[in-house]
Amino acid sequence: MASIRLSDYSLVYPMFHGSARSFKKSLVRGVRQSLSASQRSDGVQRVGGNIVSQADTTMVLALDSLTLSIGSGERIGLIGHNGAGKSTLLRALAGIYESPLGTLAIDGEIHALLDPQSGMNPDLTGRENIRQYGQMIGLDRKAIARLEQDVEAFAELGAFLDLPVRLYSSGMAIRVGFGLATAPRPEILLMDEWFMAGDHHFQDKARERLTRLIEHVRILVMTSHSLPILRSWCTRIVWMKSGRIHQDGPADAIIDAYEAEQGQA
Ligand SMILES: Nc1ncnc2c1ncn2[C@@H]1O[C@H](COP(=O)(O)OP(=O)(O)OP(=O)(O)O)[C@@H](O)[C@H]1O
Repeated sequence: MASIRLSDYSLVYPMFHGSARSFKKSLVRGVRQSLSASQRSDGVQRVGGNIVSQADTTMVLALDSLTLSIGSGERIGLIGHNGAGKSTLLRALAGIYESPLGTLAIDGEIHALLDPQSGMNPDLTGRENIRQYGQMIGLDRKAIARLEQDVEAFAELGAFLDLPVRLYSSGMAIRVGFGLATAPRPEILLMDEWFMAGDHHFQDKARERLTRLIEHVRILVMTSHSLPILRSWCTRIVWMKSGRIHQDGPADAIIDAYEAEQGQA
């Protein structure tokens, strides 16, 4: 069974100046001490939003004491205003960022769709990139040939597929990157909202491909500013504010509350 568990998990963006290292140690020591108090005994204080300071050093507390449990069958949408911590949480789950503050336990094979062009070698052709990717994820020759056909049909680049990726427009590179990234069938899928990039025709194809992929995964965690997409794809919404979980519950109820708050603003 796939699962994700976060307990009292926090993440600060490091700034290597001043006393940042000892500041981080203070946060580790005092992670269970509430930062909502105006000032802690070690001098760590919240300046405003998710910005915290100690003496002359200021840092961003991007994730602040998150406790969250996600099980098989759940499709989670992360919502919140810019800077709420959605992308940081996805990157922490993907293992890109690590933090000593609190615990993060993941059971199941993870695949992250974060950047459509990550892992693409611009000096290789699109086709060479596809083959290289197939080898990297351990496919045999037949499976690599199937992957090549699949991505070629999806990307619709014609003769460009045999030219170096550095000659592609950004939309063309996204098509190949997207086709590749959505080929594996992981247990846990993490998805940032870049998948809406590209032209209109591509968006429809991309959504269709993603819908098929999502049907295969046990857990989905995604971010999007598109509430209709979150309503149709997610079973549960985690609404974040300044690095914290503000509300967590069934998709329609939380999105209704979010929309109501936006209407008031
Ligand atoms: N590389 C970084 N270095 C320092 N601070 C960062 C970095 N990346 C993000 N932050 C800060 O961390 C906080 C959370 O950012 P994050 O990108 O996770 O938010 P988000 O909810 O995904 O926002 P958006 O909807 O705009 O993408 C913000 O205050 C942001 O300024």
